[in-house]
Parts: sequence; C-alpha cells; structure tokens
Amino acid sequence: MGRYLVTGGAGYVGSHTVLALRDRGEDVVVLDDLSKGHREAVPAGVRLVDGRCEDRRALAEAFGGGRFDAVLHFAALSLVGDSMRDPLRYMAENLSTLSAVASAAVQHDCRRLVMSSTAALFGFPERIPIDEEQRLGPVSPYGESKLMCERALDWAERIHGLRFASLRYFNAAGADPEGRAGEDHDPETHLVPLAIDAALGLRPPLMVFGTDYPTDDGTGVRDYVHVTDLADAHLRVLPLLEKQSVRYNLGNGTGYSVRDVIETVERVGGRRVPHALGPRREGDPAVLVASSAKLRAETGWSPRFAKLEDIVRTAWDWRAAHPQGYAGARQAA
Ligand SMILES: NC(=O)c1ccc[n+]([C@@H]2O[C@H](COP(=O)([O-])OP(=O)(O)OC[C@H]3O[C@@H](n4cnc5c(N)ncnc54)[C@H](O)[C@@H]3O)[C@@H](O)[C@H]2O)c1
Ligand SMILES: O=c1ccn([C@@H]2O[C@H](COP(=O)(O)OP(=O)(O)O[C@H]3O[C@H](CO)[C@H](O)[C@H](O)[C@H]3O)[C@@H](O)[C@H]2O)c(=O)[nH]1
Repeated sequence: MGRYLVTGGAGYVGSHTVLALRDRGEDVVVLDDLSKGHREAVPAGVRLVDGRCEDRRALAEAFGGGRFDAVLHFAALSLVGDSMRDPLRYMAENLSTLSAVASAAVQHDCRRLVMSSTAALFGFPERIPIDEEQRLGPVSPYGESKLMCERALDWAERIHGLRFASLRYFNAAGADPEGRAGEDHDPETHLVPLAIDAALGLRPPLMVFGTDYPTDDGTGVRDYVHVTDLADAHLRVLPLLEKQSVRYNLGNGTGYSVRDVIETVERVGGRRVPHALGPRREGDPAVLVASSAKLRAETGWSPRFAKLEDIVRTAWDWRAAHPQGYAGARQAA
C-alpha cells in the first residue's frame, strides 16, 4: 500500500482520483480549502486537511503523518473566462500554489508529483489531433499559468530531482459510474453539466456559444474524456516516475460538437435540452482534439468510456440522483 497526498481532492477531478486510489487500497490525505470543492466529495477513510496549499501550517499538517509516495496536485483556479478578467491573480496563484506544494514535497523527501495541466497550453492549435510536439501558445492567463507551472517543475526536477508527470486534460466530463461522486461547480461553466441541467429544468436554457465555426455543424468541437478515465491515467503514470518525468496530452481522440452534446443528452435523458443560439465566447478555439497516442503506448492507458453517450449517461445519472449536487448530501446527513 502506498501513501498519497491529493491537493484539490474535494474537487471534481481530484475526488474521482481519490476514489480510484482508495479502490486500489492506497492511503490518501486530501489538502483542500473547500473554496470550490465539497467536504462530502471526500470519501470515508480519507483524512481531509481543510486549508490552502500556500499555508505553511496546512502543509505541515498534511505532510506531518508520514512520508508520501507521491503528490497529486489538482488544486488551482481553473476558469478560463475568469482568468481573462483577473489575469494576475491566475498567474500568481496557480504558480504559488504549485510551488508551495512542490517545495513541501521536496522538503519531506517526496520526489514524485503529478500535476493537472490543460489543453489550454496549445491556444489555437496548428493541427488536429494535438500531440505533445505541437507549439505551446496559451491564449488565456489560465493556460499561461499552467505553462509556468510546467516550467517550474522542469527546474525543480533539474535542481531538486523532483520527478513529475504533467497531464494535459482536454474536456473532463461524466461522473463516477458507481454514483459515489460527480460534477458540482459553482459557477458551472462546462457544457455537459449545463446541458443536463437545462434538460432537467434545474437551470435556464443552454446558450450555444457560436454557430459559425469552421466545423461540420458550425458549433465548437471538443474532446470529452471521462473523469474516471482521467483518474486511471494518474495511477498509470505513477510507476513511470521511478525513471523519468513525463508530459502527456489526455483525451479520447474523438471530437464532438456542441450540437452532438445536446443531441446526446436528449437521447440519454429522454428530454429536450432547451437552448438558444448565441455568439462565440471570446477565446474559444473551433476544435480541440487530443492525440493520446504517447500516453497509450507508454502506459497502456485506454479509455473505458470512449463514447460520448456513455460519458453523458454517468453524468446524467449522478445529476438526476443529486439535483442539488453535494448540498443535497449535506442536508440528508
Ligand atoms: N475540469 C476540466 O475539464 C479540466 C480541464 C483541464 C484541466 N483541469 C485542471 O484540473 C484540475 C482540477 O479541475 P477540477 O475541474 O476538478 O476543478 P475543481 O475546482 O472542481 O477542483 C479544484 C479543487 O482545488 C481546491 N483548491 C483550489 N485552490 C486551492 C488552494 N490554493 N489550496 C487548497 N485547495 C484549493 C478547490 O476547493 C477544489 O476543491 C485543475 O488544476 C484544473 O485546472 C480541469
Ligand atoms: O454554456 C456553454 C458552455 C460551453 N459551450 C461550448 O461548449 C464547448 C465546451 O466548453 P466548456 O466550457 O465545457 O469547456 P472548454 O473547452 O471551454 O474548457 C475546457 O478546456 C479548457 C482548455 O481549453 C480548460 O482546460 C477548461 O478547464 C476546460 O473545461 C465549447 O465549444 C464552448 O464554446 C457552449 O456552447 N455553451
């Protein structure tokens, strides 16, 4: 059994990765300030340190209980639109959060770290699918902040021997297939939960951002990857860190348009998705689809939920069972 620290483990991708680690019998500590995450998303048997990654006392408490085999770092500000309004906060906070956690890891003799990176590193990509050789060119402070984090880790490796994996997720979606966790953001900006909530009548009609993209149906195309498959990728890169640091683009490799997502939600849920057509959202590329060939070849990773319909079904089931998200679980407790 190993010991792992998961920062941001009360959040969406982090909590699903905590479940994957626990399912494997690992010992897990979560460090999360609950600014976006939920206490109820941290499963029983996992210690939650409620504090900020930049806070020395919280770090000392998290690292205090014994040596970690690796740190999985999810905690970050992660809203692209928000970052366009508050660029310096995004740059400063995402870098200082990563730096504080990486320094503490080195100090406590843990030299393995996995970081959540993003497709936003590539900005408006030159070619589809996007492999690791493509030019990095973020077009938002959020993307830029994650690129700075990757560069900081390069230096930490050279100077402190801290090995790292940077996983550049494309569009995380779906929920734990056993119904133990799901997506509950406030504000919610992601397409799949917004479309589901519109269908369930939990939110206003969905606004389709742009119908004049150079895509088959004019709407934006993305690579939706199941959150449990993302969690699995984290587990699979851990053994590689014994030898080297790695960077992988992480998606299913198939693009679906906004209209595809709407139709899929309607099919899965058996209800209409009320929606209106609107202008493009500033900074949105037309198409983002990953090549995860390198990850597949080097770790054997392969998505269990390759079809959009299967991803959407898990998200639908969780939301239909938790119309108030984790707040419902709080009231029931
Ligand atoms: N969701 C996606 O589609 C997606 C895509 C690409 C990359 N990412 C990256 O993956 C990671 C997880 O994303 P998510 O969707 O699960 O986000 P999330 O907001 O659900 O989770 C982040 C968690 O970190 C916590 N947190 C934030 N700042 C903190 C701090 N300074 N100290 C302690 N805790 C802090 C929040 O309370 C939250 O629980 C982020 O780094 C994000 O940038 C997400
Ligand atoms: O209300 C909405 C929300 C989204 N969209 C469209 O749906 C697609 C997906 O949008 P999301 O907001 O769900 O996801 P993004 O592709 O914008 O963002 C994702 O990829 C980014 C990198 O580009 C970041 O990593 C971010 O965290 C991650 O969620 C886009 O074409 C977007 O224009 C709509 O039409 N209406």
